[in-house]
Amino acid sequence: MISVDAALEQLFALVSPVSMEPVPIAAANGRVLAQDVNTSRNQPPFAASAMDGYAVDATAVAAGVTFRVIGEAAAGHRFDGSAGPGDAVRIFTGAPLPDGTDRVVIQEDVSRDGDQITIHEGFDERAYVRPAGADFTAGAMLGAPRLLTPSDIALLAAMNIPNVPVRRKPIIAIIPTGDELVQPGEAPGPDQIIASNSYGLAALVENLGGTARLLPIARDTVPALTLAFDLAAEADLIVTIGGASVGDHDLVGDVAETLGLERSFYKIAMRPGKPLMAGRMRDAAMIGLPGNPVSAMVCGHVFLAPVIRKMLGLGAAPAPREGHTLAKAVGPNGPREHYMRAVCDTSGVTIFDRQDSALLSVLAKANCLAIRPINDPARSAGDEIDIIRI
Ligand SMILES: Nc1nc2c(c(=O)[nH]1)N[C@H]1C(S)=C(S)[C@@H](COP(=O)(O)OP(=O)(O)OC[C@H]3O[C@@H](n4cnc5c(N)ncnc54)[C@H](O)[C@@H]3O)O[C@H]1N2
Ligand code: MOO
Repeated sequence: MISVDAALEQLFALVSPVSMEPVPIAAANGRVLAQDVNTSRNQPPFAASAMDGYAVDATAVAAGVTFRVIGEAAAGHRFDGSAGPGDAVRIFTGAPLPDGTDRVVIQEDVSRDGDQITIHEGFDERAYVRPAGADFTAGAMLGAPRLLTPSDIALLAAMNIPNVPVRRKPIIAIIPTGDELVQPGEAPGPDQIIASNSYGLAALVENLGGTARLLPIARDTVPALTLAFDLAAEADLIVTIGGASVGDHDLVGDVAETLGLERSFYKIAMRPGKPLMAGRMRDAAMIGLPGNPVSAMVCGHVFLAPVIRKMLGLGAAPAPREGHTLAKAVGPNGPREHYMRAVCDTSGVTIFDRQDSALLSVLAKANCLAIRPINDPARSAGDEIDIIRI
């Protein structure tokens, strides 16, 4: 058995960042920027009004002063002329500031009579002008790698980047295995259950920015598993679920090796997740997850997520940990690093009493995994503990 850290290092060695592709900006949210992008624009491209009001020469502004309104500037429609001393231009938010003006008196601070405006006592002193290039100037850059957020998308659009260079989505084939499984919606036989973690893992893959290719359930036979691996041929990463342990029907490792798996490791000092295996297989990386629903999902967070992030060019780093305090005491840990289902809130970390790796209802209540080091002694409320958010 190897440690979780050693397993992660070996997993990182199995994958490389996938290639780049340009996507329309409308499809770039959640994708990973693969190359620095630069803008050739200034934003705003001109000094612009920040309010609705009157553009004037700042030096002439004082309470009781009167200006003559000589025209209008609206967003998208500049005032063509030039304002002289005593002139004001009616202006709206986003309009270019007319020549001869350098501040805006908001309309709440003037009285208007025909083409005359008079500034009130106690008027707002602010200039309400956004200088040219106040947001960004030509040459400004958004640096890669970067997981693009809605804010980034708005910035890229303002920079006039219609097509964004991103990493293509890695294709992750997911192969559920087991004679006992049927798909959700099917009628299970008396000894059957519904395939669940395959759907959970597919959802996790999609959340991480991959494309999940959920393959049909492979029965516990050599031909069925061989066919499943053939169906996964185009994938960047093949993930099997179940059949990884030592039972007579646990055939995944044997079949994968017959088909060319070069195994990196098998079994890790982790709970849940002990019978994890991984290697290179044909042109893809392969990860064999344990079948227990929670084991597979925990391995998804601890191993699959960092591996997919590396494939997306986001670097090779473990799932980020946060230090918190325990809200409730826990007993000692055994010889495997334990990733315990827990809730982290303002009162601290509360680890659930029931930790069996078959309990999806407990996993669904958890918002984090609390990590117990190997042979960690019993801990009291108030002690420090690391968590991974899930
Ligand atoms: N004698 C030993 N037995 C077991 C050991 C061991 O070391 N010695 N390890 C245990 C541990 S730890 C785990 S974890 C499981 C993993 O076994 P497998 O990876 O071979 O998984 P299966 O036997 O195929 O399934 C286990 C369990 O999970 C259910 N399952 C499988 N796939 C799905 C799915 N897609 N959706 C929902 N549920 C699924 C399956 O029905 C079983 O109940 O082995 C222990 N045994
Ligand atoms: O370690 Mo297994 O992965 O107990 O569920």
